[in-house]
Amino acid sequence: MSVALIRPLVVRTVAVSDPDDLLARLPDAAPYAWIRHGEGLVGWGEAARAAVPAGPGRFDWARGWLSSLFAGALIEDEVGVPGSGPVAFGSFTFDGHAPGTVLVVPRVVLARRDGRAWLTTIGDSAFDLFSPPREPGRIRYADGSLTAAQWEHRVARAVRRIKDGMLDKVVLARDLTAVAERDIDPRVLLDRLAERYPECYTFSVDGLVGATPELLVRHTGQAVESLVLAGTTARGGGPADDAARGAALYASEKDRHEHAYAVASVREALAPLCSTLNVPDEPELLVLPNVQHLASRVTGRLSDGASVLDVVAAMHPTAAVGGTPTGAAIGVIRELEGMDRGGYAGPVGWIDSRGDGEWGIALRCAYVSGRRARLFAGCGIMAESDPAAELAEAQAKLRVMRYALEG
Ligand SMILES: C=C(O[C@H]1C=CC=C(C(=O)O)[C@@H]1O)C(=O)O
Repeated sequence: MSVALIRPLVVRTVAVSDPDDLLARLPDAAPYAWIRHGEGLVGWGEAARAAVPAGPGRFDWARGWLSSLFAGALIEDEVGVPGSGPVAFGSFTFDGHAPGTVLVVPRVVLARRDGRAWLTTIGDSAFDLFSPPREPGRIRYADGSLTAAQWEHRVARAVRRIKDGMLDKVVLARDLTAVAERDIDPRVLLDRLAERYPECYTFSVDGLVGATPELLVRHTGQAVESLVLAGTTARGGGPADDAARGAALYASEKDRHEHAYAVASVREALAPLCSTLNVPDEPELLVLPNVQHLASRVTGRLSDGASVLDVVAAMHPTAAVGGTPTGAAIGVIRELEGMDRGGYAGPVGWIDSRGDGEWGIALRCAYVSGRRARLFAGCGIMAESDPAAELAEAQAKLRVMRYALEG
């Protein structure tokens, strides 16, 4: 269930000269990564790994495992910033009852932020053989668990549930299968994602690779920050069309309500943990290369020493990926979606031994294994939702990983 491959962990962090492109330093096809605007952390090798047992106690289990691992570690850290010293990368499944949650402490982590760079190694220094990344070649796609038509039908059923008053909002997702000519090297996908989606968090954790625009929580000391997204429109054909679509999204009652549910769920989760909490009255527009979103940046200060995982546990699942009310939405997702989300729409990110870290919601992502990838995308369904429009929105979201695979 859990393996500390090197115990106790003997950890050393040293300042290094700027490595420039972090992703170019990844030596093999099992990378760990969390990058935005060229800054963040990459890791490789494994000093410790835990397969977190599914169930309602999984966040407690994960916290317990990490604190005993980090408390027993011998740490020499000359940098002393969030992300220095030992770091665990993690991916939690969306559904707490589904298996697949994983925590990994890489043997090597290389990081850069705010003009500083550092290298953390665990155990004796080992020589890492560099295998050059290779293009996956031609990609063929096939339906995932449901065809597009079947999924539209499920959306229509969800709309009926909402109109019947069972719930206010539910996020329904679909998957798509891709098969490549050759094994898919996640580093190729990470490079493309980081280049095209610099505003997003490009991540890789144990085969789950993507570029999510949605920050679940950044925890730095007592400060927390979240970027709540919900409400989407496509990019336009030119600047005028783009601006018109953005304005229409901003004015759309359906999308404003859909967004408000997501913001309310974040406010409710954070309020009991925070001494101060700032939630904007109005959303902003986040314009990405494939879509535009309504976005609200929530900031606060924690009232006690909660770690980033405590905050993640309180927040997941927000109504950006579950729905409102949460319990009813999870029931409808299990009943109508017809697939296991795995880590899609679950928390993904990293935590250090101080409890600082950054976790996103795993969106615009795929599971990669050998020549195969499983891509995911979902949409917030409201009473006013039109199944064909939701399908088109899901296709636009899938474009992120299709681009990562195809270039
Ligand atoms: C569920 C996804 O997006 C969420 C985040 C932003 C906008 C969303 C929407 O407008 O439906 C979704 O709530 C996804 O990308 O798979």
